[in-house]
Amino acid sequence: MAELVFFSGTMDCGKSTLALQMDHNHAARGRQGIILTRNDRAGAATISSRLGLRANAVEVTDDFDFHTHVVHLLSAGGRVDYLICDEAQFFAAEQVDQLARVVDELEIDVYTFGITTDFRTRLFPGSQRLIELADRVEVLQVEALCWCGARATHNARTVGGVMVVEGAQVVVGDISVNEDEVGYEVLCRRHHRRRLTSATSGASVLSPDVLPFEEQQA
Ligand SMILES: Nc1ncnc2c1ncn2[C@@H]1O[C@H](COP(=O)(O)OP(=O)(O)O)[C@@H](O)[C@H]1O
Ligand SMILES: Cc1cn([C@H]2C[C@H](O)[C@@H](COP(=O)(O)O)O2)c(=O)[nH]c1=O
Repeated sequence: MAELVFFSGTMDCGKSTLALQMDHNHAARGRQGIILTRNDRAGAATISSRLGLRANAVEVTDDFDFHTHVVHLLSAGGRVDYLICDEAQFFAAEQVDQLARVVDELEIDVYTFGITTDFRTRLFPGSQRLIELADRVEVLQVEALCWCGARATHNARTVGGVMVVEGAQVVVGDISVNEDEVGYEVLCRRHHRRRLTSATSGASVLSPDVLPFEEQQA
């Protein structure tokens, strides 16, 4: 039976990498899929992962209808076995309903990938509807880490390294940015609540370099 699956996690936990791996594995077995995304950092109609993988994708816009898109392809004699949908947090709730119709009425697997909550810890509309409708919600096993070493569970928005809590829900961006740019940092809940980022905590990046070391004798 076809499934609607939501692979979720924080930013930078490997969602786009997994999306591209899943496409590769299904395609390698002769299945035909469509990759779709919305507002990828790398630009329109592209899916990109920080590991360097990248592929062309269908760009989902406000008026895009997933069910109509797939029906048109099938009516034109095309074959569709699965959909890979990245940045699904940006989809409208109605678009997630369309994805459920694709699964139930057209018997096509739909694999979606996205972050659940925004920089204010509120669910994105697309993620909320996916949690409500998905057959399965899978939390990615690769743990993104807070600066303190705990598992990162929340996404913070930063300006110059300082966490901000005002602003539009959608601001496309990355985790490693220049000092004065809007960026993101993944944090554990404790540090998200206290608005403590790596910059404002005074912590160095977690690496062996921060461990005690013996001074070299001259
Ligand atoms: N230089 C690197 N070497 C090994 N793994 C890396 C490197 N850069 C990024 N990664 C891995 O890629 C993950 C981010 O993958 P990506 O698919 O872009 O995440 P997401 O889509 O969830 O934001 C990181 O959590 C890390 O595991
Ligand atoms: C927390 C948060 C994130 N975003 C944006 C920033 C990125 O462009 C994407 C997440 O991409 P990733 O592949 O999971 O790293 O979402 C946003 O617009 N608003 C937010 O609150």
